Amino acid sequence: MSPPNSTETVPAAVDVEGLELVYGDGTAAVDGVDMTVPEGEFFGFLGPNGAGKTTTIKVLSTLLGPTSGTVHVNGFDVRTEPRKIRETIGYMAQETSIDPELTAEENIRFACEAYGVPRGDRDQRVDELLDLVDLADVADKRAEEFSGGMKKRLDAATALVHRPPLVFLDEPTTGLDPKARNRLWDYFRRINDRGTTIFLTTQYLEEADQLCDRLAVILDGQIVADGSPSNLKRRVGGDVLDLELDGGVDVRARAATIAREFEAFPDATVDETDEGITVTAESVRQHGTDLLVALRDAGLTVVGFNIRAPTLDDVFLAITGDTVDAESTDAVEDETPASTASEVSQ
Ligand SMILES: Nc1ncnc2c1ncn2[C@@H]1O[C@H](COP(=O)(O)OP(=O)(O)OP(=O)(O)O)[C@@H](O)[C@H]1O
Repeated sequence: MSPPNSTETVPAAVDVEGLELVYGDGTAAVDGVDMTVPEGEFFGFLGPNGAGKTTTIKVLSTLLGPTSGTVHVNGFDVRTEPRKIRETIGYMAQETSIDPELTAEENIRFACEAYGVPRGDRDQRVDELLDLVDLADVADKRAEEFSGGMKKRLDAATALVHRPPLVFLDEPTTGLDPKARNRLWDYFRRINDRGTTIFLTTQYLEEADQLCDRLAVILDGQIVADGSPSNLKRRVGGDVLDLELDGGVDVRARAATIAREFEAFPDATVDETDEGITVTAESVRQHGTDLLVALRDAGLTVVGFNIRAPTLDDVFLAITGDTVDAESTDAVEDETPASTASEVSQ
């Protein structure tokens, strides 16, 4: 849900100025972060492993005190009003916090108690949340029987029992197969459409692209870029030509030199890849084939090529000089309940 597009100032759900967090061993995990997330926004916080995402979320959700800087969440100060913040946020951590021995319904009821949802409201709240995350049919089944995707959905439901206006989702779909991930995306969109602000961290750039109104990229504890996904893609500077070459490192290096010196692409960024080279330039659509001819004339064999619009992966590569480490993308978990608890891997 995009915030209202008017000159009216939307109140900030998250407002951070000069945040620093230094751990006891001297690690400066967050090193001068400024950011504002307006109410209603679906905000994505991206960065490679160890960049400082979880640490930032922990400060925002009052689990860690900042070393310096000012932090307001839902208008409350993390230093002086942490309780008010805890009452007005939901937090879905990387590890699910559901109790495997309880049923789906019992887990949500337990969360209602923990968050102090008034007794009279609990039945309705439990039904509403089971519906929201499509677990009403398995309300009486123990969570240990659930697939990874179902557990995550149940965990999301327990984070919402007190109807928080702001929810933190810390890598909520890591390790899930694409189908389970897509399903969770629908719930997150639904939650956001109801007006809930979402602060998401993810290692899946496609997830950020699909869901987020705006993104910030953190690197070594500092924010190095922010904007809407399309805005960030425009900053890559043109379209991308992926070239696959026959040959090894030397061939790729020669091709990269030719592409860098190619007159039609004065603004090109050229990267060597495992298969060949990638050329990013404004005029790549008009003059890409000319480069193919130049490479052939130089005696190199192009075995594949593709011209495409930049993705967030290209943005990430351009900003951080590295790709997001998402080795767990291949983890597969299906959406059907496992027949025994031991078959469920998290
Ligand atoms: N308890 C801790 N004590 C000391 N250093 C820590 C602690 N927790 C995290 N760090 C360090 O702080 C930095 C930021 O870590 P953080 O977990 O916030 O990154 P992240 O972007 O969330 O990464 P990931 O995606 O791997 O969780 C890293 O260098 C990490 O090693």
